[in-house]
Amino acid sequence: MSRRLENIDVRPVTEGEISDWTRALNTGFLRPPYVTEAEVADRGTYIVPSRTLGAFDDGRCVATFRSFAQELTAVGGRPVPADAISNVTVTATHRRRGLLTRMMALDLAAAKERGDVVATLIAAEYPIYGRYGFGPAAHTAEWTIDVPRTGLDRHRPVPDDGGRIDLVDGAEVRKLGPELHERLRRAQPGAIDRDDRWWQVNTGEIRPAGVPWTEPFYAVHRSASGRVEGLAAYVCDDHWGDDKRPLNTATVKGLITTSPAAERALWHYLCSIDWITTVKSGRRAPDDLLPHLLPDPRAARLTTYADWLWVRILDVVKALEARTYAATGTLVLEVVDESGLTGGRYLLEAGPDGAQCAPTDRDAQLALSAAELATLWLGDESAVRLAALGRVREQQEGAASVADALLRTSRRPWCPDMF
Ligand SMILES: CC(=O)SCCNC(=O)CCNC(=O)[C@H](O)C(C)(C)COP(=O)(O)OP(=O)(O)OC[C@H]1O[C@@H](n2cnc3c(N)ncnc32)[C@H](O)[C@@H]1OP(=O)(O)O
Repeated sequence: MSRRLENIDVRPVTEGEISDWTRALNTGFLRPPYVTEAEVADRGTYIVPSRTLGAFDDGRCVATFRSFAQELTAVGGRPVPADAISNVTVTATHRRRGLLTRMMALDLAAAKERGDVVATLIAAEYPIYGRYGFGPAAHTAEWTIDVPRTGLDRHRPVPDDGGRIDLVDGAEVRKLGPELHERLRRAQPGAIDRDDRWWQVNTGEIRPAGVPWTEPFYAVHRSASGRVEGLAAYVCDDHWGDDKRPLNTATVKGLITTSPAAERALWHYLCSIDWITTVKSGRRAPDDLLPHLLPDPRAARLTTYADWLWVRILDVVKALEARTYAATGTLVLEVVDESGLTGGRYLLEAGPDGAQCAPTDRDAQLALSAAELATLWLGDESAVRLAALGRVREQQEGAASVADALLRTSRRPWCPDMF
């Protein structure tokens, strides 16, 4: 603790340091502070050393930070290149001395230089990332369903529109899942791409050290025409009441669909399995259809509602030009960005087919930080609400309402994935 901050080296790791970096990562996340050879070998297959930062005190790694290339779907369906940030830790002995701040500055500068439009992350704790220009841009919700209360007819587990549901194995999921997910994420603002490794890890083909694995059931939904439109992965426990009553819980690990019919069919299927009296939904969109797919929506109790995907705008022009808008109109924004990455005054000329955005010297209508712009960018938050909170400032009366008419969306953004 006595070493001065400037004596601590913050830099990309070398291949030979991945083991020490992984030990520091496990330490920071309060996992057993050792590393196996298998873990190092596995990590070496996907991390990019030049984007894997460490802080080294006397040669020992005491902080970790990693980023990788990602695509994030903007409103309207265009994917934008994102700098996805993960594995952020500072060892307890070295906290609150600016190490995260140094790693973040290095990474965001490199991302800006590369031309990434935004940076993204899932925040462990709310207060950490706002100071770096990130804003919560998409939320998550989880429900617990009391199956007997749903009012569903449990004798009818299959769709009655000609569609069907089949159980398949992990190998089949690796074949049909990626194409289904591509269709979903290109239509879902806030969704991100999944690489081959995602499918391998999430079907048990690759089992990262220290992450327990239970083989899930996989239910695939096909429409009447035979097209794959939905996929649910779920695990079940084995819990019985003293009176010989089954009280089992099905926990959904992931459920993706490309049609409301598939969504309805998969939830009804999950609520129709014998012995299952509770279904835990896993992470859903904050405005998921789920509660209303049940005859008695109160059978689905909201158990989690929280911020999920945080976004940092790195290029205001490209970010605003990447999306479409609910209406046609113009708006002059004064974006304050203390880091110097993308601040300035911009004229947005927006419409349902896209937009043009450019620096301007016109009078600003709405002044806000880069973090607040990120919070508005995926369409989830209301500028009127942020103005009431004092987080955006109207320079012209009514500007927040104009911003809402342009930026807000009818369905909320959703990022189904953790990274
Ligand atoms: C995307 C992800 O990986 S999320 C995972 C994040 N990691 C964790 O939560 C693991 C446990 N926590 C940690 O490892 C560390 O506490 C970190 C990484 C969150 C912060 O690292 P530090 O090096 O301590 O941060 P740093 O010293 O740069 O802090 C900068 C400022 O943020 C504040 N800050 C940092 N972490 C927190 C926090 N968890 N809560 C509130 N404020 C925080 C500091 O107080 C400081 O404020 P100041 O400038 O007003 O003094």
